[in-house]
Amino acid sequence: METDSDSDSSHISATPPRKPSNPNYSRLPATLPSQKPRVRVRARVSPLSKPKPPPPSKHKTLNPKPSQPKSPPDPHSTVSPPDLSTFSPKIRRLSTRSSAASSAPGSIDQLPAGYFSNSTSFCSRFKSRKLSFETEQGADSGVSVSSASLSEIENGECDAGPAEIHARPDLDGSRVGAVRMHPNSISVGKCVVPAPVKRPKSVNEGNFVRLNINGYNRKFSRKGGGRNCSSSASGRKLHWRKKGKGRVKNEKETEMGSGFGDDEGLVMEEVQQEQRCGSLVSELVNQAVMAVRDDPSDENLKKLLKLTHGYDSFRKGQLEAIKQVVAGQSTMLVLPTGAGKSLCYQLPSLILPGITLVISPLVALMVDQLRKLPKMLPGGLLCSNQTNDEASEILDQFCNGNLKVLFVSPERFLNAEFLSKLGAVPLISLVVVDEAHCLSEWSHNFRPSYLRLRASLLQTKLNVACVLAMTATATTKTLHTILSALQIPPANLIQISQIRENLQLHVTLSGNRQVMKDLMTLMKSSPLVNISSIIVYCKFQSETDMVSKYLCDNNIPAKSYHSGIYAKDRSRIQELFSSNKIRVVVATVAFGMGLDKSDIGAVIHYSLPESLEEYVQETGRAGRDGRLSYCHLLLDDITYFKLRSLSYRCIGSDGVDEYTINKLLSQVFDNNVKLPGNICSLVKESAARKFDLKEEVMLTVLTYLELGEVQYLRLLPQLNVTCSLHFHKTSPASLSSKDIVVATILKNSEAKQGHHVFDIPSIANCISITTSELLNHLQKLKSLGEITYELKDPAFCYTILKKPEDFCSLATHITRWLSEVERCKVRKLDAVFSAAMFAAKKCDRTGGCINSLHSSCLQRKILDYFGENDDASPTDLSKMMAQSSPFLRADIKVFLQSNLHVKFTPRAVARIMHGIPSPAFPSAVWSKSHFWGRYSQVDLPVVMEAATMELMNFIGKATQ
Ligand SMILES: Nc1ncnc2c1ncn2[C@@H]1O[C@H](COP(=O)(O)OP(=O)(O)OP(=O)(O)O)[C@@H](O)[C@H]1O
Repeated sequence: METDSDSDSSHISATPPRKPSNPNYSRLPATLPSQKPRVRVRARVSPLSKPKPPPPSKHKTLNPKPSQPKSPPDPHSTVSPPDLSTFSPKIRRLSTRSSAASSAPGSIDQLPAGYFSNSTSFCSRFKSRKLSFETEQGADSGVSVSSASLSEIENGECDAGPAEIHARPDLDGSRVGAVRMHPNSISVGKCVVPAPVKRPKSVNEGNFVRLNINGYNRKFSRKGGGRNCSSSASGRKLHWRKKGKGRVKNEKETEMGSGFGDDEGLVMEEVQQEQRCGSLVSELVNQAVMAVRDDPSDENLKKLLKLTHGYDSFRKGQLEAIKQVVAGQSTMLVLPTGAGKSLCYQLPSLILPGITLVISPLVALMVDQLRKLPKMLPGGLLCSNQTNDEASEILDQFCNGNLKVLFVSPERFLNAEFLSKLGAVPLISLVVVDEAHCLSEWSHNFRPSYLRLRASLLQTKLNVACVLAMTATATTKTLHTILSALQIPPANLIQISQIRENLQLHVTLSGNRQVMKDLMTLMKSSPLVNISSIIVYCKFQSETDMVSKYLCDNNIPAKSYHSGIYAKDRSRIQELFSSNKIRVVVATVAFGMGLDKSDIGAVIHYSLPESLEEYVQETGRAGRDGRLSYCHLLLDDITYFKLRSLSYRCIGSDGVDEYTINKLLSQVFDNNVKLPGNICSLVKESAARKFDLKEEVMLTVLTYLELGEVQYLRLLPQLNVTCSLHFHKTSPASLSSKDIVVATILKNSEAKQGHHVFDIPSIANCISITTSELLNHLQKLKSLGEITYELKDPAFCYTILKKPEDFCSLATHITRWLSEVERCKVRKLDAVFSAAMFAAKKCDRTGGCINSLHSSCLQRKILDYFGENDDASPTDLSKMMAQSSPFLRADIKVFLQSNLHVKFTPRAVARIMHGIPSPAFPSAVWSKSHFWGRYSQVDLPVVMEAATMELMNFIGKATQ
């Protein structure tokens, strides 16, 4: 997470002109990055049998031989993309008579009737052949993630066809033709061009990235790629089965045609066909892009939309946002969930000459967005989970101009190495900050790394002038922070109501411990009993398991989903839910990120969401298809009390105190060791225990020290800092004589049972190199067989720029800030509880509210909250919680007396009284105490105050 690199400032200005036509465009790459997917198809075929020319077509429909302006490429030679440099002037000429473009050579009208519709069936037929292909070829390299479920793959049930009937009306009431587009398909008029049938592995392979998430080496592709991958997976499965069962093999072979050569010929022919089709579409898109560059009129943008995404019209807010961004104006876009925010950067990415960077907080979101990129937008993904090799492969593609869109996590984005590489990229036209509310500490989902995203950084380091910030939920206060951090003029805010009209909002006040029964009643009655896709949101992992079991026991099959479940199983559940093979998912907030299932008919909140933002986000998963959908909130006091206690740890600060922050600062700036410029580290686990702080709080404090008014330090990438090394080939002494790193390690480490244990930053400091240089060197020695080593102890790393003069006042300042952020979280919980309580109890049942249906009053409350005042007026319960209990101090006294051997801080006592575990006081030990959670219905600060008084009494007596 470094920010020290300077970019070379020779970038071409990223800001497109406000006037429609820009002479600069003609000098910039005028066309889109081309795709070369089919090159690989051939490359994978050729080792199996000698390439031969395609046989005469047996399937007329597959070989319509349209009158092409150019002869089709030879599938047996390396297929080069259309020559874009020579192509662009032609496009420009065509675009000047834009309306005549349809009759221009290469236009859609010149394709024979049925060309595209024939192509529609191409995928499925290719797919069946591809199965036999892969069967013969053996397994594909790399593990693929597919959009088909594992069981589908295993059972060979994978959906083959790209096109299916789309009977539902769209969100805005329009229909996307009669055919639902395959996500990787491009629709031109009523015709559908299929997605690429085979995804190559070349650098130009489009939206395909290699990730190493949680130790799994996977490939993620866009949706279409996923499907293709799934077929390859089933192909592999088939292959294994065949090997084991000869008879099956023969049967399958008969089914698919006996001669492999014939298949190959047909496939080649189909590939050629698809290539012609693809290059024609890419020509048309290029023309449309040029037309928009010349004149970004509504009409031209609509044409481009139709060509690239197949949609007939823009949804509310999309056109405005796209026009602003294309004109180079930084924009803040607030659209409801599922309203189509992605399109607002996808189209500008096509139109703008340079690269688009999308900063996104979650890998799941990035993967999903990458999958959904239209195929003419090659994309890549960079996140912290990738290995260095994987990341540099993507970076190389990016720097070589092979990618048009790059998704990146904020941590990666702010890494010095990445920033310096970005500095070398000729042109970054647009930076998109997705889920921009994470940037504000006043949002429901503050992310410390987002704090570091500032317009100044984007301008100085990357020369990017245009930023598009997007969110579905932001209060006025949050919006102000985003606008000012990214220097977006308030006039450029586009905001559409944050709740969709097609959602029916219900609140049911659940009696004491009746929530489960109320849920059952709801699930078994109309209309939910007839709904085929339902999410039930719970707060805790254990709750999801319990609720799903209860539902299953009552003949409602349901699956539990939370981050404690293996990633493989999670994605299986998501896939089965998406393909309507699971009806009910009981989940924590972890479910739904990156889930774009349009026909979810109901969202039930078994537990109260922590904020109205969260409520809007989660209910927004329902009814994305525009159909009437149901959102039920089951409300009970007990959950509210529990969540209120926990809100004090939303940012993990748990009523953090000055004393602890002071101690943390002393360690961070430890006078003896930490010289300015040196690489320092703070080992997460031991520091968390020592200071009784969660990792997030420490990171928030470190981020504050980097980004506050004074820059005290600079954060570096997090590392495992303790290295245990073993020498193998050469003796340590002789290796050290020719290797300074080894010599330094020997000098600064102790050998235990043949292992040299040392601290990575200390060795790097000794020889004045960076930690990555040191790690690269160790890796080199390892590959030479000289050493093996293991790394442990994840740590925050940083260099000190300036030591604070007064630790106490800095600690006070930081503590106040953290406490204010914490209070904001509590107010958010109060706001959602108060709105729900109002609906359930006090709503005057006018304006549409009746029984438990509270759409109209809840919508009003939500809009008020987002629009004007996100501070809720205190609820009766919150007023009650602010009062102390007459027994509180007496109980604290007894507690302290019965734990004389333990050192407590007021915060530690308060947390035990609230039943909140912490690194130094885990629930495994402390929940056995009689006092655990006894005062969760009294505000934590009130308990802390009482604990402070009692502790002072206690210490006073002890010292007498
Ligand atoms: N103009 C349009 N016409 C029809 N469908 C559209 C249009 N724009 C977007 N969509 C579709 O709407 C769905 C939701 O789009 P998208 O994922 O971009 O929403 P979002 O606003 O980013 O949602 P979230 O906030 O949940 O991330 C997608 O399936 C997308 O293809």
